[in-house]
Amino acid sequence: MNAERQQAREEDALLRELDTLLADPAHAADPLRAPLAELLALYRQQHERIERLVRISDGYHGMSRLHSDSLADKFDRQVRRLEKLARISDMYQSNLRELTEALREASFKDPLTELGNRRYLMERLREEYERSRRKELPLCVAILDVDHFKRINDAHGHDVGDEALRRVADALRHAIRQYDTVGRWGGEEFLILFPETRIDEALHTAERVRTAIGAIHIESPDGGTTFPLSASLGITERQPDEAVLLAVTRADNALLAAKRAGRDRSVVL
Ligand SMILES: Nc1nc2c(ncn2[C@@H]2O[C@H](COP(=O)(O)OP(=O)(O)OP(=O)(O)O)[C@@H](O)[C@H]2O)c(=O)[nH]1
Repeated sequence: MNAERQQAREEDALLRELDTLLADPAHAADPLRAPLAELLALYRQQHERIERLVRISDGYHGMSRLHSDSLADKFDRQVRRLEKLARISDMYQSNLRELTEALREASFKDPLTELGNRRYLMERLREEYERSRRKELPLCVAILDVDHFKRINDAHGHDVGDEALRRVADALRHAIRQYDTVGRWGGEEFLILFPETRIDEALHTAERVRTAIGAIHIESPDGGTTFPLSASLGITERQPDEAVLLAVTRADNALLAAKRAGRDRSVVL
């Protein structure tokens, strides 16, 4: 770079010296003066042309660099936009999955007691029925109904009735065995499924459930008094080759018998 600059300086100095010599009247008659002046003019024209070409070439390079820079920028922007879209799409999909799962859960859950609802119980009944049939295992069903529940609502209000149902659900959750299933069958009725269980064992658990419900005391809204709860249960074992809904109907009949016999008891049919 320095050598180039030095050469340019020397060239300038030589040209200036030539100009001075050509302008000097002392050399006006020199026969070399005219061809030298012409050579100098030609050189300058040539030089100017080269400079112009270099300027055009530089401009072209600059432009193409600018163009390729802006293409790279565009590409980067596009990649960033696509990454963002992919992130949003991932987030959207995982939200959708969570929402679907939450909806599925909600569609199987009773909001008041947070136990499985009738739809959930129907599904479990079908599954357990299939399993017990395939593996020739026993299966028992119990239906529990809170006694005189209408009176609770009438005497203390619907909110207290709701609280009573929640407390019954808690007692049920704790009193059944790990592999039993309980859910809200409807209103003040609950259904318990006892897989791989004979009737004696199911009755034993049902009695434990009944005792747990008997131990519940609900506070009346005036705050001063409490009142107890009781429940009746109808229990049955699925017979060989019997559809599970027939067993449910028999459990219902057993429950009716328990009510008729005075409530607060378990009846096996
Ligand atoms: N608070 C409240 N009450 C409910 C709910 N679902 C049903 N009930 C009430 O439960 C009561 C059930 O009354 P009945 O079927 O006459 O039975 P019962 O009073 O329990 O009498 P027995 O079953 O014969 O002992 C009705 O008054 C329903 O309105 C609920 O989610 N919350």
